[in-house]
Parts: sequence; C-alpha cells; structure tokens
Amino acid sequence: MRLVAEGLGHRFPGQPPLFADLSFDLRPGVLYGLVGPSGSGKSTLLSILSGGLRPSNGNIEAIGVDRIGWIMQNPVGAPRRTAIDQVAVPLLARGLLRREAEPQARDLLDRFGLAHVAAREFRRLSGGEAQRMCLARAAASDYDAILIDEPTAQLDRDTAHTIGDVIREMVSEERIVVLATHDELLRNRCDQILQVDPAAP
Ligand SMILES: Nc1ncnc2c1ncn2[C@@H]1O[C@H](COP(=O)(O)OP(=O)(O)OP(=O)(O)O)[C@@H](O)[C@H]1O
Repeated sequence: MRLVAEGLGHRFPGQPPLFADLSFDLRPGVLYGLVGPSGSGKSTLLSILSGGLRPSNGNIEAIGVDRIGWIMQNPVGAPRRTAIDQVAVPLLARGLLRREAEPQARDLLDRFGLAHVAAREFRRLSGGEAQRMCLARAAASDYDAILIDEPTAQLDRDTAHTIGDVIREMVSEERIVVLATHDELLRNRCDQILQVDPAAP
C-alpha cells in the first residue's frame, strides 16, 4: 500500500498558489504529520490525498489503497444515531454480530475517552466529542488509509494527550495514517513531518 505524490501543487481559481512541488511516498506503519501555517493548504492536501480533489499540478497515485477514511475538522455523523451505534456500524459491516460489535464499540469509545456519552445521540455531542467519535468509528473500520484533520483543535491538553496516544495505536502495517495539525503535542508524536508551505508567488 502506498500513496505516492509527485510534484503536487494546488491553486484555487482566482487565488494565489498554495503549496507547490510536493513529492512523497506514504506507507503503512508510519504516522505522517502535515504541518504548516494556517491557510497553507493542509486540508486541501488531505482532500487531494482522499481522491476528492484534483491537484492543479502533479500526480497522486494510490497503490493498493481502496478505502480511505477522512476525519474532518467538522465531524459528520447521523444526527439521531447514538455514539455507540455509529462506532458499531463499521464493525457490523465487517461481518461481526451485534453481540460482538457492541462490546468492541464500547471499548473503542472508552479508549477515546467517550464511555460517558456512548448512549448520546450524535447531534447532542460537543464538537470535540463528535470528532473523537469519528476517530473511534474510523478505528473500527477497515480503511487502508486514514486522513485526520486537526483532531485536537477543540480539546483541552489532557484529552489531546489521550488522542495522541490513540492515534499512535491506530498506526499499523495495515493502514496509512496522515494527520494535519498545528498542535506541537501531536507533531511530536509523528514519525515523519511533511511541511506544507505557501508556494513562492
Ligand atoms: N473549495 C475552495 N475554494 C476556494 N478556496 C478554498 C477552497 N478550500 C480552501 N480554500 C482556500 O485555500 C486556502 C487553504 O485552505 P486549507 O483549509 O487547505 O488550509 P489549512 O492549511 O488546512 O488551514 P488551517 O490550518 O487554518 O485549517 C485558504 O485560503 C482557503 O480559504
């Protein structure tokens, strides 16, 4: 499994160029951190990696990567479904029985510091809780690559530490994990840093 970029650059119509000439070869088992100033294009690069946005320059090739999960800054979930149900869905989709999926989903919620909101509907979760629930749901899925956008932006430092631990646990030989972050704490947990700098005008 690899996500290979060559000479990537992007420019939205009518705007100055964002990053330019980025090349990398992402593999499983490594936690990659995308860092750079606000507005430099980290989320845009995640979008390109997800296959949802075509770069204006260069190529991206997904080799052996079929399923890509993207945990956005603004979390997405079925509004009336409870946190535990949301995390159980990918486990059920993978063929587990409900009686097997529920304890696993509960365990994941616990690891992400969400045991107390397991029975709460998604629409009733705080922003930080909703984003952690999306991380737990991604951890329950069989994604080949997981792209995570600013997971600690809405969290206090203790919770951010916990999230750093759990994201490290998500790194495995079975998936590529990429994290966009401003947070020094998370940056220090990454194995490799990809700097996203504004392109020279
Ligand atoms: N669909 C779009 N159309 C036009 N401009 C966009 C679009 N998406 C993002 N931008 C602009 O591109 C620039 C880079 O945005 P992006 O969200 O990728 O930066 P970022 O590095 O992730 O920022 P932050 O760290 O603040 O989240 C911003 O100026 C943003 O307004």
